[in-house]
Amino acid sequence: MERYKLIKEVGNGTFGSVWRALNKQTGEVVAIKKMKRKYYSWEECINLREVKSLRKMNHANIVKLKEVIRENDNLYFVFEYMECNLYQLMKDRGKLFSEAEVRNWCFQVFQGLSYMQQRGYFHRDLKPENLLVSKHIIKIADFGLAREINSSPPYTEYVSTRWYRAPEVLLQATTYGSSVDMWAMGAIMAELLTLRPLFPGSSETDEIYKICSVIGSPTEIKWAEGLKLANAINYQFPQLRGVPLSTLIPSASKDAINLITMLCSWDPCKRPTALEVLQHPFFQSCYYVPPSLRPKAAAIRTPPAGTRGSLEPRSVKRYSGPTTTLKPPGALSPQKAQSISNPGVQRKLDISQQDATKSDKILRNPAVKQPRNRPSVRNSTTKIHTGKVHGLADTAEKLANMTIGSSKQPGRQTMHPPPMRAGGWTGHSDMFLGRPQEVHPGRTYTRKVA
Ligand SMILES: Nc1ncnc2c1ncn2[C@@H]1O[C@H](COP(=O)(O)OP(=O)(O)OP(=O)(O)O)[C@@H](O)[C@H]1O
Repeated sequence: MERYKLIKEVGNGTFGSVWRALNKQTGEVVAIKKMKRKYYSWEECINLREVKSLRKMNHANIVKLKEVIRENDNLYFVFEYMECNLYQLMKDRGKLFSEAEVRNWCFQVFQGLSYMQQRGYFHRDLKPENLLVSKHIIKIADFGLAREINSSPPYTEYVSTRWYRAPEVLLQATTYGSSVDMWAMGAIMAELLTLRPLFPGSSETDEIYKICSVIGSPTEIKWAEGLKLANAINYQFPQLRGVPLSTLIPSASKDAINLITMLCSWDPCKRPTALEVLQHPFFQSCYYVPPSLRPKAAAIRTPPAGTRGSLEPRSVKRYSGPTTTLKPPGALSPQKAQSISNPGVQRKLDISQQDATKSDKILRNPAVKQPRNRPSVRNSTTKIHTGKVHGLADTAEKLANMTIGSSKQPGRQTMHPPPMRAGGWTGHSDMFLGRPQEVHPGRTYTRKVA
């Protein structure tokens, strides 16, 4: 760790604190996540999901794990540095994002997810805080909960952030899949369009209530399996009709509403895969523009962080405390400390890129023409343990520098819809339900409360 100079803490999550740091040898700015618990052997570290899953990922929209260091029984992950997370962007935003901006971000995230899904992984804890943004590029981070799709259920130790948690997980299904990420993306997309969480449940029960109040309670036809799950835990759905999403997200286009509706389907089988989403009409206008061909005025600007929006409910609180589960505590799989070996010895993990580069295609809307000069990441292999980034990372960087444009408004600045009325969250489900314990705009949202 002496090769790095820690500059500033930029995040503090359940499992670790994240620091902006400088690689003293190369001058590169990186993010270093120091895990909260101790690791007494190297074997313990390499079995971590974050290591196992991230080392296999090499995609422009997945945050790059550069190095893993164990020193004095502390474990550090060295990541590429990203400027901010999506939640920070929303929090500091005074007016709505344009749909083009939302489309741009979501298109990239779905590409990352599609890449993951094709490699047999799903994330399980997608939320705005785990989507990191630098300039026009957005990347999926925090693979602490990532799962292999064909790993054996039951997934008893499941945790994730409540507001983005899929109903099957809320109902304690022990078998679920990458469609939980699709649910989360529906909620995130809606939040990006309104700057308000779509399902801000204050407890797990309230979370289901909020979902029912927005998309309507499930029926035998909509989700027979869900009714069985509810039955199994003696849960009775409230009987609510829901509201048209277009009234909750008045600024959204029909395509956006249609996509969110599909993503937030009760039945996980009815949610599209990431690859299917990329082919949805909402993304029809998305295409890659290599930097050399990019018209300046068409670039979609990532809004600057730092200026607090006058319309933001000041009391909105988003907690980053421990994530929760309905499971009894006994169901949690305890992490066992293993034998102590080589304490104090710094070790690094070779991040092999070979798995990731075998078929490293960027997934895109097939209806869209692909630029001929898109760099290929095939057959490139690198080891990053020295801190030097060779061929593959260069290519990844080139990919990362690509932007996604909207063909609808070439050469024009993006237009912003009128700002939301102050305090006038027209579409909040609580407005319709008026339940006493529910949270209204301007009141405190409790995020991730156990
Ligand atoms: N590569 C990065 N570059 C910049 N900031 C980062 C990076 N990785 C993480 N962060 C910041 O640190 C925060 C926490 O990181 P992360 O989600 O990985 O930690 P965690 O302990 O797993 O958190 P959680 O409670 O969400 O599980 C992120 O929301 C983000 O703001």
